[in-house]
Amino acid sequence: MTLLEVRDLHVTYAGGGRAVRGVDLSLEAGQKLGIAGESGCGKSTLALALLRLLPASAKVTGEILLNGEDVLAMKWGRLRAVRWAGASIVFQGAMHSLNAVHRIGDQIAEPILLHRKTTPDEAKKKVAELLEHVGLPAARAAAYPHELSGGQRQRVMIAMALACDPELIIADEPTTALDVMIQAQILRLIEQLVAEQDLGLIMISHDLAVLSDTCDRLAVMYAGRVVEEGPAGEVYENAVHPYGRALSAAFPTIGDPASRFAPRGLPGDPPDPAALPSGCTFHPRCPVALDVCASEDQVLREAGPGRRAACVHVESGDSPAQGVEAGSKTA
Ligand SMILES: Nc1ncnc2c1ncn2[C@@H]1O[C@H](COP(=O)(O)OP(=O)(O)OP(=O)(O)O)[C@@H](O)[C@H]1O
Repeated sequence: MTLLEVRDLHVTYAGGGRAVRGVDLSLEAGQKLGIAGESGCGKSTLALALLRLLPASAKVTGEILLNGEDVLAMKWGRLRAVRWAGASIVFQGAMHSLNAVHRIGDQIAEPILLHRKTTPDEAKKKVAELLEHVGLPAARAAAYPHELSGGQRQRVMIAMALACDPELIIADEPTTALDVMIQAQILRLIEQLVAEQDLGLIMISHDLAVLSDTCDRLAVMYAGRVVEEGPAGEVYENAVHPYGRALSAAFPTIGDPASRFAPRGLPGDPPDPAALPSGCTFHPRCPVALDVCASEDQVLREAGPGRRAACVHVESGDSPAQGVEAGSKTA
């Protein structure tokens, strides 16, 4: 069953920044989709748009169907019910997302009291269960956010996200602010909870290695668009879009010491969404760009079974991969 279907989603900020440009995504119940891309590619804007959490300065068009119901067309009351109970978000940087002056137990209880017909005592019991579920002692409910470590705070965020039994969790860089050991623990926790409860997961990260380890499918975003998508392992190991190749080369394979010597980095930055380059927006940074790339936009097209990519080379049968690895520029 299709849990989430996003069709032709556009988000434009006041001032003309086209942060999301025609994104189509589909997620089956229980499926895990990773969204990768450098900072500024529109990942967070996309995540926030899914639950209509963007500021009023953002104009959103398209369709976001959650269990067949269009989130963009929902009345306020229905939207409130869908947030937390239908889908919930784990944000990056738990310290900023938690309220410093309230005990964490009260913060986890808040959505439960708001969305479930429940008494304060029942909510308290649920909070204790949730804390234990994410690996924290129930007694930590009395703690304030500053009394917890970064990893513990992120566990609290995950407990909150699970509080109303959603079908979909959207995790936006859930481990970015944490050290490597704790990152791995939090990722394992998310994987375990998602598997146990058969939840859909959209995980956002700039780190393709982390996403390929956790997710079934990967979508690579550049300048507000998905430029490549397919089965997670295949996109990570053998991306066909030059941007996907560069991203996967930039991060070592988890647990593979040899991969530390893989080529790193990509010169330049993603473009300003208010001043996008002509043609394929990646062409100014692309090591295998052709003349035509400066004038001709590329759309996603079939790039093998279950795979799509938006690159002129996909159609011509060239392998962008070789150019990226060699750092060569074909004109
Ligand atoms: N409230 C806003 N008003 C105007 N522009 C914004 C706003 N929020 C984000 N943007 C712009 O939209 C573009 C996409 O930002 P977004 O945060 O979605 O990217 P991202 O890929 O999630 O990056 P990061 O990983 O740094 O969060 C950026 O150029 C950003 O400056």
